[in-house]
Amino acid sequence: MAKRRVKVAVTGAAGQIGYAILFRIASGQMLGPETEVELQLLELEQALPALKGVAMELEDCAFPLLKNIVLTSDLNTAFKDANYVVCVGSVPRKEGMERSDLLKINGGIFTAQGKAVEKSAASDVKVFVVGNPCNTNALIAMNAAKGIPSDRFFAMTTLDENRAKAQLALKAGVDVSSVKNMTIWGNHSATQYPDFYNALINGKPVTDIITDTEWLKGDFIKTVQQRGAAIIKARGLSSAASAANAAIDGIYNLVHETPAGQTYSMCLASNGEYGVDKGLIFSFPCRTEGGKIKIIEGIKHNEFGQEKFKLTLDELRGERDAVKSLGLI
Ligand SMILES: NC(=O)C1=CN([C@@H]2O[C@H](COP(=O)(O)OP(=O)(O)OC[C@H]3O[C@@H](n4cnc5c(N)ncnc54)[C@H](O)[C@@H]3O)[C@@H](O)[C@H]2O)C=CC1
Ligand SMILES: O=C([O-])CC(=O)C(=O)O
Repeated sequence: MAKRRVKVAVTGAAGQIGYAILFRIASGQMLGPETEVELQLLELEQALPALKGVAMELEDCAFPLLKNIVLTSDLNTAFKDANYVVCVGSVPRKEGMERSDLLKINGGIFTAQGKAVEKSAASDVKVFVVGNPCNTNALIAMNAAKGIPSDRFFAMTTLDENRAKAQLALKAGVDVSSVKNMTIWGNHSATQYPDFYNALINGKPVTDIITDTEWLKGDFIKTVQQRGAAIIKARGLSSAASAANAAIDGIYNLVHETPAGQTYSMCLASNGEYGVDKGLIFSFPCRTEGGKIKIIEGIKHNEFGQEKFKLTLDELRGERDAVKSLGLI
C-alpha cells in the first residue's frame, strides 16, 4: 500500500522538547508506520546552528519514514503546506513563576504564528500548542487565523492526563494501562481539575478501587496540578522528555480512532459544551471517531467537581480578558 506523506512543522525545534520530540515524530510514533513525514523546523536565527546539529542527528538515525528536513527562521517557510503545526517554541517558566506569567512574554509569538498558519499551511492543518500558557496561546493563534476553522486548534493537557494516570496507578498498585478516561478539565495550569470521579481503573470507578477519598481530593489533585513546578524545582529546567512524550500521545490521539468506551483529554475551542464560553480553549474529554474529534457530553460533576470546574473556567476567562486588554485577540 502506498504510504501517505505529510508535512509536520515544529517550532522551537532546537529546544529541550524539540530534541526529545523530533526523533519520535520521524520514527513514526506520532502518525503511525504508514505515514511518511517531512519535517519543517523553525527556530530563532541564533539557534539555527544548534538546529543544524539536531538535523545531522536525525539524518544519522536513517529513519525510513523521514523524507525531508527544512531548517528555517522564517515562519512562512516553516509552515508552508504544513498538515501539522506543533507549536513548542516559546520561553519556559522558571522556579517561582506560574505559567500565566508567560502570557506577556510568549503571547506575541502566537499572533504571528497564527497569521502564518493561515497564510501558508495546508487547508487541512491541525495546530497543536505546547508552549505555555498553552490554552491561551492557542486562543491567540486561533484568533489570528480567522480564515481557519476554530476546530483545528488544540492545546496540550496530555501530560497532565498521563501524570494523573500514573499517580492513580501507583496508589492503587495497578498497571498504568488499566487507568482510563482520566479527564483533565480546563486549563493546563495549577487550577486544572483532574477528574478522578469519572475515571476508571480496570473498568470500575476509581473511587471503588481507591477508597481514600481525602487523598484523591487532596494530595492527588495537588500533585498533578503542581507536577510541572516540582519538575522545575528538581531539575532546574521544565519537563521536556515527558512533555515531548505527551505531545506524541496527544497528536496520536487526535489522528487515530479512539477505542470503544474511552476518552482522552484535549484542550479545544468550546462550542458552549458544559457551559464553557464559546471559543474558549478548554480541556474536555474527547474522542476521535471517523476522523472527527468530538467533545463527549453528558458527564456529571458532583458539588466538589462543579467547584473545581468553575475555578479553572474562571481562570481561563481571566486569561482571555487579559490578552484582550493586551490587544492580542
Ligand atoms: N503544555 C505542556 O504540558 C508543556 C509545555 N511546556 C512549554 O513548552 C515550551 C518550550 O519548552 P522547552 O522546549 O523546554 O523550552 P526551551 O527554551 O528549551 O526551547 C524553546 C525553543 O524555542 C525557541 N523559540 C523561542 N521563541 C521562538 C519563536 N518565536 N519562534 C521559534 N522558536 C522560538 C528557542 O530558541 C528555544 O530553542 C515552554 O513554553 C514550556 O513552558 C513545557 C512542558 C509541558
Ligand atoms: O510547568 C511548566 O512550566 C512546564 C509544563 O507546562 C509542565 O511541566 O506541565
